[in-house]
Amino acid sequence: MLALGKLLELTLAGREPAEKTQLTVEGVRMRWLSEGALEVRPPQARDNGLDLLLSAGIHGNETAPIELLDRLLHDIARGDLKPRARILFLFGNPEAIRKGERFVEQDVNRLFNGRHEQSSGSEALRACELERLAASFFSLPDRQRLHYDLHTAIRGSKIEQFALYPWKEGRQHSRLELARLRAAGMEAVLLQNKPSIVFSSYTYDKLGAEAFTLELGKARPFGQNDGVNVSLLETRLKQIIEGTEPEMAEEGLDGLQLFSVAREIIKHSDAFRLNLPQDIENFSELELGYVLAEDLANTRWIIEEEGARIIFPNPKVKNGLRAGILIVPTGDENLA
Ligand SMILES: O=C(O)CCC(=O)N[C@@H](CCC(=O)O)C(=O)O
Ligand SMILES: [Zn+2]
Repeated sequence: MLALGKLLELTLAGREPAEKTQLTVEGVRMRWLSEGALEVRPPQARDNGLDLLLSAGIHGNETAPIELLDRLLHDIARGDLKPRARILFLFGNPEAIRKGERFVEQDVNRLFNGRHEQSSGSEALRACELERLAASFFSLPDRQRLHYDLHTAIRGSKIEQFALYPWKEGRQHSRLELARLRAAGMEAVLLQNKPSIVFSSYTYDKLGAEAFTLELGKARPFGQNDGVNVSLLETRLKQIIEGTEPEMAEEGLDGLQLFSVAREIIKHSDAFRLNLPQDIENFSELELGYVLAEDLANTRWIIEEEGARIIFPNPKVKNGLRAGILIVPTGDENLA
C-alpha cells in the first residue's frame, strides 16, 4: 500500500509524510495537503465530475467514522477501490483525536461560518484551516459538490443513524439527496431551518455543496466500534467513489423519517438546568407541558409542540451554545 494511504497513522503520530504526492498503479494521485488532509484525484480520463469531501474526527472521540475513512483510504492506496470522483479526506481535529477527546479547548464544530474569527487557540485556527481546505477543494467550476461530515453521538438513540441537513435562504432541500441517504442506511433526516456554525453548514451555505452531518451511532474508543454498523454507508460511499451507484427512486423515500427543528435550547448561564435523566436517548418524546430546562431570571423551556422529541441534550456545553435540539415530525412537501 502507498504510504499516503496511512493518513490516520501519520495523523496519530503527528508526522508529515516524506513524500507529499504519490501515484497508484491506476494513476490515481494522492496528495497530502496538511495534517489530517489528503486529496485523491482520479486520472483525467476517468474523472466523472464529482467532488466529494469526506470528513471525520471533527470530534476527536468519535472513532467509528475515522476508522471508516481509514478503510476507504487503504482500499484506494492499495488499488482495490478505483475512484472516478475527486475526494478530499479530512480528519478534523488531530489534537483531540490523539487525546481521544471530543475537543481540547473548544468544540471545532461551533467555529465555522466565521465564528473562528471571534476566537483564538489551536481549534479556532484548525476551523479556519478546514474552511480554507474545503473552499479550495470546492473551487473548481462545473462540478457536483457533496460533503458528508461523519459523527457519532454522546448517547444512545431511538433512531440509530440519521442525518442533519443544513439550511440556506432560498435553497430547497433535495429529494434525490435524501433518497441517497436512505440507501446509505440513514433512518431519519433533520431538516434545519436556520443558519448554523457547524462544518456541514459552512460547505452547504458558502461553498454550494450538498452537505450533511451524519450520525452513525454511539461514540466509542478506537477498536471498540463493533456496535456501530456502517456497512450500508460504506457500500454506498464506495459506489459514489467508483461512480457505480445504482439509480435512485426519489419519489418514495422508503420510510425515511423527516423532522424539523422546533427550537434550539441555548444555555445562557451556569444556572442552566436540563430536567432529563442522564441516560436519556436521542429522539425521546417529551410530553406537552413538560419543563425541559430552566435558566437565569426564571427562564423556562416548556414543551408546547405536539410530538416533540429531544436530540443532543448536553447541559455541559459552554454558555451561549446549544444544549439540545427540540424537533418535530415534518412532511416532504417542501423538497425540491
Ligand atoms: O451527541 C451529541 O450530543 C453531539 C453529537 C454531535 O457531535 N453532533 C454534531 C451535529 C452537528 C450538526 O448540528 O449538524 C454536533 O453537535 O456538532
Ligand atoms: Zn460529533
